[in-house]
Amino acid sequence: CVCLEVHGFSLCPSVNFNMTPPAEEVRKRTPSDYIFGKVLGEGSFSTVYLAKDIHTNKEYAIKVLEKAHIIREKKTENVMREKEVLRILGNSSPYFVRLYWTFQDPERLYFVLSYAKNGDVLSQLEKQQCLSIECARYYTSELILGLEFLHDRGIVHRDLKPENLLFQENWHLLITDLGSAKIMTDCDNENDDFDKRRRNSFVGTAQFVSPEMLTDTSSSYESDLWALGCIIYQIVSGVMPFRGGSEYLVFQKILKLLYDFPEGFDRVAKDLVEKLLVIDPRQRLGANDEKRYTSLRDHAFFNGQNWDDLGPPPAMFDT
Ligand SMILES: Nc1ncnc2c1ncn2[C@@H]1O[C@H](COP(=O)(O)OP(=O)(O)OP(=O)(O)O)[C@@H](O)[C@H]1O
Ligand SMILES: O=C(O)[C@@H]1CCC(=O)N(CCc2ccc(Cl)cc2)[C@H]1c1ccccc1Cl
Repeated sequence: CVCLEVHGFSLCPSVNFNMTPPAEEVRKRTPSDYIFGKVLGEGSFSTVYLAKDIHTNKEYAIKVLEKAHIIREKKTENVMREKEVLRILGNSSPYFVRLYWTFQDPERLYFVLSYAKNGDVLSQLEKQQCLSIECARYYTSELILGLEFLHDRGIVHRDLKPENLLFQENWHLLITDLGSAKIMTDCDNENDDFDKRRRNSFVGTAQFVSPEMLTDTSSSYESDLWALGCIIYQIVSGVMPFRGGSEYLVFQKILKLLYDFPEGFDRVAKDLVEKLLVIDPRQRLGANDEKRYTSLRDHAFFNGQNWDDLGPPPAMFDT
């Protein structure tokens, strides 16, 4: 047939002009549409399974939450927020886990997510102590691109840590666990006050929580920049900057900025970490960027980086 290429669509008499995707991709899913495989991991309120769609044979990570447990732990709002945040993110960023479907049965909620086949950054760090400086630079760059995308949409992650950074099959980063995320609103200050009165415990994970989230339970984009500093420190050195026998001791070290760098810590990475682990959120590198995050991109640690095309992930293992 003689096909006419118009804007990438071939107008060809024998071609079906019906633009709706194939029925199988669109039809509402239920648990019986999947074969559930191994447990990929457990969360406080969830179990994540590897699952295969019986119609398309595609693999997904299905996060299953017990309703009774969510209600008992008063986490309904977190669940609804995670879904809302994943809906806002849609599939428009390569660096965030994608939510394909949600469904429920009387006892459980199901989130069908993109499957990160190569585990999480924490597991890699446990296998090889720390990442090479090339890997650290590459994955910090992907994380910054992800944060630019997230923050530009008014969302703060609030629980960034190596175990929430996953590796896709192609070894690109996948940021997950948006259950603690906060959607910033214009009148956020009132919300913050409301949050402060309402919430007496911090959000996030002790070793990565920022000072402001501890002192006045406020959190904003700069809280993620603090966590970024902690993550860079950990992927370069293999250990967390703020460590202690109890959460209380960790909090004291964070509030007093009590940390140091191990011998041999990359000098340029050290400078970047020092510019992020700053008590005053407004003084953190990137906090005052006109356009996010030019001052991070311009740091010497990323010298030579092509931010429009980071290229393929560097070999994770020394070959
Ligand atoms: N999309 C995914 N692909 C592959 N593995 C995943 C995926 N999502 C989660 N996992 C694995 O499942 C584990 C549990 O994830 P989940 O998000 O349910 O809990 P969590 O948020 O990590 O824990 P918590 O609720 O305590 O913060 C993760 O630590 C990770 O190892
Ligand atoms: O927001 C949605 O898409 C629907 C709306 C209708 C609905 O009933 N739910 C479940 C709401 C819910 C949340 C927590 C518990 Cl413990 C029980 C029900 C929501 C839901 C369904 C499936 C999976 C997740 C969610 Cl939040």
